[in-house]
Amino acid sequence: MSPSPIEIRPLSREEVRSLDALAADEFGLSTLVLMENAGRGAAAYWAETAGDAGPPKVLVVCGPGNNGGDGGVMARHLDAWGFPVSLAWFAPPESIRGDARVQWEILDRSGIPQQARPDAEPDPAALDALFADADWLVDGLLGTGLARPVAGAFRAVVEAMNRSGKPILALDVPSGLDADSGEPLGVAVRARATVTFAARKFGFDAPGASAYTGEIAVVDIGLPGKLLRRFAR
Ligand SMILES: NC(=O)C1=CN([C@@H]2O[C@H](COP(=O)(O)OP(=O)(O)OC[C@H]3O[C@@H](n4cnc5c(N)ncnc54)[C@H](O)[C@@H]3O)[C@@H](O)[C@H]2O)[C@@H](O)CC1
Ligand SMILES: [K+]
Repeated sequence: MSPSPIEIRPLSREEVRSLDALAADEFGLSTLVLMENAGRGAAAYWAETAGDAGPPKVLVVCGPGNNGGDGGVMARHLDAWGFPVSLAWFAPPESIRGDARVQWEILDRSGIPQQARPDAEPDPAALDALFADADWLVDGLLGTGLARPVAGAFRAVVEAMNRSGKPILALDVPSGLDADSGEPLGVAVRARATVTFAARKFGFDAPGASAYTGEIAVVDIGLPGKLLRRFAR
């Protein structure tokens, strides 16, 4: 019997970001623990649904924040489970900080292939070649930290991911999708599926959002029942 956590209603971007902060400040839960639960949950969901025709090659696309960190955790678990996985961090190495930096270091010491692609104006053909070599893409570029329309390098990356024709698993929120309105901010990843952490986001139920989210799975990141009950349906 697999236990199911207390059902939380869909949350706003601010509510879900406050959940993470409360878990740390009020309950003393390390954000690294939450990140580990998120990334491992995403890996387990994907491994159960991914193609069974031999282990597909996975490229995890990471941004500089905790969404990227989730991608790093997922990559480590997929590697340990025998999947060929590599990562591309679309940020200057020095901008990868905090929990995401921790994941970068662990991956580096684990010999998992990863590269930093800090180009402010990435060459579209180079992005096409990078994505053509993978069977699946994981979108760990932007999550609830999205705070402005996607432009510049991130826009080029999102557009290249979408035109690659590869199935995409989005982590938490498809990059570029506003978690409250369910509308793309400039441009957004069109995912085959979205693994979202702790709770669905308001915007996922907006008309048209499913073109970006694809199938939605909620992953329990280990928040205490007392905190979950404040947001129960
Ligand atoms: N905080 C926590 O305890 C947890 C957070 N989690 C993950 O953390 C994510 C939120 O992480 P962050 O707050 O670090 O932010 P993100 O990782 O979503 O975004 C990274 C950074 O991108 C920048 N940014 C915002 N809009 C941009 C744009 N349009 N173009 C370029 N850069 C832009 C911001 O500086 C932001 O900090 C969640 O979506 C989830 O995936 C999970 O690990 C669960 C636990
Ligand atoms: K994402």
